[in-house]
Amino acid sequence: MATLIADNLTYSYSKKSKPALNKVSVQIKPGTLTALVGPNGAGKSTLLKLLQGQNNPDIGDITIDGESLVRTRSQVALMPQRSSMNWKFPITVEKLVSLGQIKYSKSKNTNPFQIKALLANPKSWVNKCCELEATMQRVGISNLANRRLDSLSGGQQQRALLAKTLMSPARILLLDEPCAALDPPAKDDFLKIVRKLADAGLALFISSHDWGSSLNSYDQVVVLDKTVLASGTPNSIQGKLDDLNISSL
Ligand SMILES: Nc1ncnc2c1ncn2[C@@H]1O[C@H](COP(=O)(O)OP(=O)(O)OP(=O)(O)O)[C@@H](O)[C@H]1O
Repeated sequence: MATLIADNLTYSYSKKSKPALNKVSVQIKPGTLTALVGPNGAGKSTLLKLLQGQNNPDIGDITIDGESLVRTRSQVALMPQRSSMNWKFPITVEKLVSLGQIKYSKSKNTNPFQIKALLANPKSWVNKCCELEATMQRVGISNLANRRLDSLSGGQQQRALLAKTLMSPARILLLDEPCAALDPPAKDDFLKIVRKLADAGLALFISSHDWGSSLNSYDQVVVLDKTVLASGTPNSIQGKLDDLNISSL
């Protein structure tokens, strides 16, 4: 069922710098939505990169169902921040989503001919019948299939990026600030979609700056500031938030 356990992770970007993460432990279970909150520079993106295997912890272990992440990495997908994408790239939504089938372990290993062939015929690589359409339907963007990326609203871009992530076989999804700069209705729509994905058995770990009532949309909350300051259900966390006095969230 794919439960990810990160145990006692410590990580520094260089030998001279202070650890960006210090003794961080988290559990990500199937069928759950977990929020990862913390101030700017708390290490949220760094933790997501470790959990996806892009960077290795200096100390600590990451396992999925007891197996090292090295052997189970295909079960985890990281959706980057929307702001890291070039939304002016001249392709359609369908083509962007279809690119999610390519395994980007390291960009230097990605075969440019594969990408070209896929962009020429997005459906050609889909193994299961209608998977591309089904995935776009799952996040409510079927009607946008032929739209160019630069014509999308922020909420539509975010759903397109989620659909691309869902094209991988991963069962554990790490989403880096998917609700940043979304207006409240778009944020609500997005949270409803991820809830459905969790109800279908996926494990979602979602970083956020949102400290307000939307935390109640999650099953678990992890409060990070280089180390885990608190974790638990939204209700149990609310009581601790005042004590923590993290004003910059
Ligand atoms: N590539 C890098 N090289 C060196 N230091 C880095 C690098 N990326 C992040 N850091 C540092 O690591 C710390 C944690 O950064 P990180 O981006 O993980 O925090 P964050 O919680 O995601 O922040 P934000 O909410 O502002 O996106 C910060 O002090 C940051 O300056």
